[in-house]
Amino acid sequence: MSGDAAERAEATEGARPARTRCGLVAVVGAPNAGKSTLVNALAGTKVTIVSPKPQTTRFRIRAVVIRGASQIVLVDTPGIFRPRRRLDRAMVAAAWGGAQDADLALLVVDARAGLTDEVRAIIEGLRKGGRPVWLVLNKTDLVERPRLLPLAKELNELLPFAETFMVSAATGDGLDRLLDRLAEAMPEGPWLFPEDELSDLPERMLAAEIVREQILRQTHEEVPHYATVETEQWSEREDGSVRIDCTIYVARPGQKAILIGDKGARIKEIGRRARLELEALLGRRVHLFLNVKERAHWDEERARLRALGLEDPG
Ligand SMILES: Nc1nc2c(ncn2[C@@H]2O[C@H](COP(=O)(O)OP(=O)(O)OP(=O)(O)O)[C@@H](O)[C@H]2O)c(=O)[nH]1
Repeated sequence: MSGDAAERAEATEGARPARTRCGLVAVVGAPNAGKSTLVNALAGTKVTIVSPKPQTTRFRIRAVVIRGASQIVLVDTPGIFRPRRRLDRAMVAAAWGGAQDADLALLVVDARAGLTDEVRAIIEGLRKGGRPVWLVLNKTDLVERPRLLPLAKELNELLPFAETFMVSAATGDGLDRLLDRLAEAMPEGPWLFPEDELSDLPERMLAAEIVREQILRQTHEEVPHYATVETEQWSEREDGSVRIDCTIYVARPGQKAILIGDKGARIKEIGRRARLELEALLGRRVHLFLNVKERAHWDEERARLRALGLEDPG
């Protein structure tokens, strides 16, 4: 272990490390490059956030990895590929925007498939972004060593990658070094996700996203743009059901009134439909409690959420 790594390991023991780092890492690559396998291998567990409507967010958070004092938020940018219709093209633009908002992007390339047209197209998109991009040549277990360097060189000629890694997401080869470098590269700042929320983060985010989806469907005024949803509490009940408390934050009293509706009719309907959808997805009974609040310091919060892609840039 290098001195640096030893220091970081020590920093995680006991109290929270003094100088934390946190950043967003967009994982991009052609279909089948091994992005999901890589994310799961980096996270060490299967943390896949099922998003029924990926186009409502610019990012989909796939995993939150803690390495020493760093929190690495791995996101993917849904819908980068195969734009068929105009709407899809708009989504693609947003997806690229997502890659640009991240602190850095990992381009995952299947080393066996090599430089395909799809890879070229993605590199084009990334080049315009101007964000640092690291190359991750994956599936090295399937390729003879001597083929790897020429491929890395060829790709680096198209876009000079800040760093190049050769890994196998399947065997774990090379992943420690990648994680160490990611941890070092994260900007200094507070962790976005407190440690005690991490275990059920996927479910919490799913619940918030489904409630937000219902707000979008059921209000036509300016409310959706200004509303964000957070899952405050997730508690398992003995009978196998789950109680979920979500807070909907709005910017102004007028928006609160619209959301609540006449005698609470609208918020009830939002809650009812969101609950049905959650029950279907989770396969269990759900007690969903919605709370609408105005939030001070709104702009700061919005900036944070927008950075995460949890809110439309409105
Ligand atoms: N041998 C080998 N197979 C791998 C490796 N990484 C991924 N795979 C396999 O490659 C296939 C595609 O992997 P995924 O992780 O689903 O790829 P993806 O990029 O997320 O694919 P999309 O969801 O289609 O974008 C799967 O069958 C994986 O098991 C690797 O390092 N070595």
